[in-house]
Amino acid sequence: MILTPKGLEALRSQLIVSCQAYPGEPMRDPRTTAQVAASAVIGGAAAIRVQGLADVQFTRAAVELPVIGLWKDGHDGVFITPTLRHALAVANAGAHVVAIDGTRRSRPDGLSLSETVAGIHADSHALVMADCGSFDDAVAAVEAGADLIGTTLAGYTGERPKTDGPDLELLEHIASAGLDKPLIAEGRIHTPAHARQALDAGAFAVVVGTAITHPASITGWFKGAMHA
Ligand SMILES: CC(=O)N[C@H](C=O)[C@@H](O)[C@H](O)[C@H](O)COP(=O)(O)O
Repeated sequence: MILTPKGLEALRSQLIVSCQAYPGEPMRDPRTTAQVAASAVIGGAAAIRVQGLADVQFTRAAVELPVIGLWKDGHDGVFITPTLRHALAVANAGAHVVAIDGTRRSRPDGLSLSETVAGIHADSHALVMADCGSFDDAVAAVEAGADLIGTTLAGYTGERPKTDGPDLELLEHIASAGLDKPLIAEGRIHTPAHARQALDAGAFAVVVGTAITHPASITGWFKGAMHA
């Protein structure tokens, strides 16, 4: 199945679940990622987001929904699918959508965002999700040809405060600009009410990660509330 820009319509107002475990964690195994993804599908996820080439491959085999893939390399600066090489590897692993750093920062391979997007479109069938950190990033990413705009990096690049919960102000700002690409709310959507608020702020679809698929964090939230 090739996902086209038109096909994205199936994701309108839907929940996308990000399934990620971090290096060294007990669940950091692509088979586990795929099992968690399949479980999210039972709950009603309309698409799945996963990190790592093997995770993309295993998840593609386990679910029939669109898979958004990324490759995190490093922790600082541009680390979400930072280069065209990373992006094409994610596409070749089977991702329908490749999520890449969609900020205005310089990229390790020296390519611009528009050159990166063009390179992905030229050499794969994948759509491109630009993980943005600000309104200006979102505008630039649309101009660069990205197929979806995500607020993934809001609060992580210094341009926006790290809000408790989703950055609703940013979502409203981008949504009201009428940028004509699906706006994906992502980042710190920790409750069903947050997800609803993100849709009400104008998001086309909502990605939830930690609050559904990261037991260590969720356990910590409960424990913290009990001992506050
Ligand atoms: C900033 C960054 O590295 N975000 C990553 C991007 O894939 C993931 O670590 C997040 O879990 C994902 O964006 C979903 O967000 P949340 O887990 O807050 O629902």
